[in-house]
Amino acid sequence: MTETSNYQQHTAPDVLPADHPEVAQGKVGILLVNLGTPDGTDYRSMRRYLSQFLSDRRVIELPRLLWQPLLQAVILSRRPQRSGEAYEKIWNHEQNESPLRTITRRQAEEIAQCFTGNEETAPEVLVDWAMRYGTPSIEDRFMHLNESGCRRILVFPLYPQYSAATTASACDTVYRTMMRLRWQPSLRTAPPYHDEPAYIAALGASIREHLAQRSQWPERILVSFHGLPRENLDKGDPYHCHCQKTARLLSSYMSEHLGNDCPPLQIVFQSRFGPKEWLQPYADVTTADLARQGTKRLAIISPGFAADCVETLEELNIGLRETFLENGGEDFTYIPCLNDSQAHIDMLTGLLRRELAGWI
Ligand SMILES: C=CC1=C(C)c2cc3[nH]c(cc4nc(cc5[nH]c(cc1n2)c(C)c5CCC(=O)O)C(CCC(=O)O)=C4C)c(C)c3C=C
Ligand SMILES: [Fe+2]
Ligand SMILES: [Fe+2]
Repeated sequence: MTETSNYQQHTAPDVLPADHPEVAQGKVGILLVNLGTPDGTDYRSMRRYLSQFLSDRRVIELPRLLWQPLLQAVILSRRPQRSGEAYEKIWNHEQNESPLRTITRRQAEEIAQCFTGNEETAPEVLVDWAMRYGTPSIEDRFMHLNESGCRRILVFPLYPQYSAATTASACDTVYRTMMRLRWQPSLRTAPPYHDEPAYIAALGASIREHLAQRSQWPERILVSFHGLPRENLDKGDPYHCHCQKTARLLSSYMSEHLGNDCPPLQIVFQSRFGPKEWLQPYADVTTADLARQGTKRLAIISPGFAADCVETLEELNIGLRETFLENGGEDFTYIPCLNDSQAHIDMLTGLLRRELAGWI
């Protein structure tokens, strides 16, 4: 008897009495989780989204009594309008949703295909996706997997670099959801993958392919990560180290493949929020300085985002481009996120298979 049929034998439901509620079981679930997104660009949708996001104690680590009045009365009176305008510039009007939601759904669909129609994959693997803020929620999709008979669930936060503000917050929500269940599924959460060779290779290949289509090479490549308050690093968050390691490995990969032709790579941090110091060097300051000091051709990649979103499409490809050109730069090129490229789907499927070892 093969291992697969043994497994099925042990997980097949017993013969149930006629009045017993139906029990769905025996499947494995994968839940991909990304950050979140508003349902629309209007003031109310933006306010609802930002209120949920910025009320998360993993994101803003201030005492509730101090933060909530400031958030509700000051920040949420102006920011929804401003952020809504940014989302409007990059909104997917065809499907009336943000690019992050469109791309995350496609990623899940394509990964699901890799796990179906494959005789070797037993038991059945269900792939779903969720957002930490907004919809579809983690609670909703996790419960759906559970009710569909997934007795084993792998949660995969789509954040290559771990931070408490992102990865831990997504996992917290899963654990809170588990607390509501009498019969909990077995749970695994995937580790960060900032230094996985397959991830670095996929990023490196995407840079090479992008630059190969251009007539002239950039003088420099900025490797931009979403920022974090500087004090989070001092409190022990590994995010900064993970970003540095990704950038270092990517730089080595590029030098190995391009030798002396490789433009230098430089790490920067984008998307500052609030008055505190955030991780440095800042993307906007560095870009303006480079342009003023004579850099004419600049490329930028943002490896911390598994999918293009407002932070890349608006802040970098529109906002940072303007900063560069206004300060004397001439050629700015944005290298898209790995999104649902075949290389990305293959890389993610490889990591998922590894994390599912013993389950499939
Ligand atoms: C990839 C890692 C991310 C980290 C780390 C992160 C930390 C972080 N973010 C904010 C505040 C905002 N972020 C916003 C958007 C946003 N952030 C990430 C990822 C990380 N955030 C993504 C993928 C997105 C885009 C979502 C989309 O729908 O496209 C926003 C909303 C947009 C805006 O108003 O500017 C805010 C606000 C903080 C405070 C923080 C760490 C403490
Ligand atoms: Fe963010
Ligand atoms: Fe931003």
